Amino acid sequence: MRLKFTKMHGLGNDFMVIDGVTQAVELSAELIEQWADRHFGVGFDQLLLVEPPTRPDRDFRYRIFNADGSEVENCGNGARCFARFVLDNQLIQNTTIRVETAGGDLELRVEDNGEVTVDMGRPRTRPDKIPFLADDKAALYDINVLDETLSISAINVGNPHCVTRVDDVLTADVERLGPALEDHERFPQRVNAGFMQIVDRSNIRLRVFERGVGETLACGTGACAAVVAGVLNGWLDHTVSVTLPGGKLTIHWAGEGNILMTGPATRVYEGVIT
Ligand SMILES: N[C@@H](CCC[C@H](N)C(=O)O)C(=O)O
Repeated sequence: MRLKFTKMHGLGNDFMVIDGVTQAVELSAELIEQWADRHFGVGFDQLLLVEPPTRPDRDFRYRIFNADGSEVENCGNGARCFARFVLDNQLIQNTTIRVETAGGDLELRVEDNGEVTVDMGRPRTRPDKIPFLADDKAALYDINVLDETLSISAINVGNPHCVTRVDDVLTADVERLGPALEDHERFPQRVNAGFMQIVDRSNIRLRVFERGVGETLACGTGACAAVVAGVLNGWLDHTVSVTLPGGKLTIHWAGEGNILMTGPATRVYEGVIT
């Protein structure tokens, strides 16, 4: 096998991007885990696979695999890199790109300054849609984790997220609470765990312990989920600057309808796996 790929990142959340439109690609969870290894492989948080669409109203199908080899429904930073990838590789000429993902349809727009805006669709908050085990829908749920009770919000933005408000994101116990939340019994498909510090009504700081990866330098869907949680709880305005360890994203959500995310997408190098 000889496979061309591009290494990219969105605020340090890094990706191996593979063109499955012009190349035949055969993947397995074992192979992805091996390539994701930062010492013995290429090293990445997610592998992104560009495929032809399965429906006529879409330009591409966008598939996402975590570093542990699991296929997931959505990846916000990946979506921005995906848009730059298909444009730079001339797989499309339009700067507005319509993609299908396992988590729903997305619309991506490459801006004149090179940043990418992604219409991430509507958030879902009904427990069965997250999925999260609870009798009724609520903006905050009490949940027992490692002998303490945390107050969390549960949101699906194509993929499942739980968001915990903390006083100081730098001292938040992400290493201990992250894995316990990721595999919590009330999240039957596991979950991405975000820790959000509210600076003021339009600025937050966020760290995310990602399902299937661990803590990453940035998580686009995590930023969207945190802003939705903040708006639903009355803590945030509708346009919010989210500071992650790897940099900043702008998220807009009007309290209903679709979420918009804007941020950079960076190409690092081209490689070939043989
Ligand atoms: N890094 C991503 C999210 C990737 C998928 C996630 N780990 C999951 O399992 O759902 C982002 O930028 O959104």
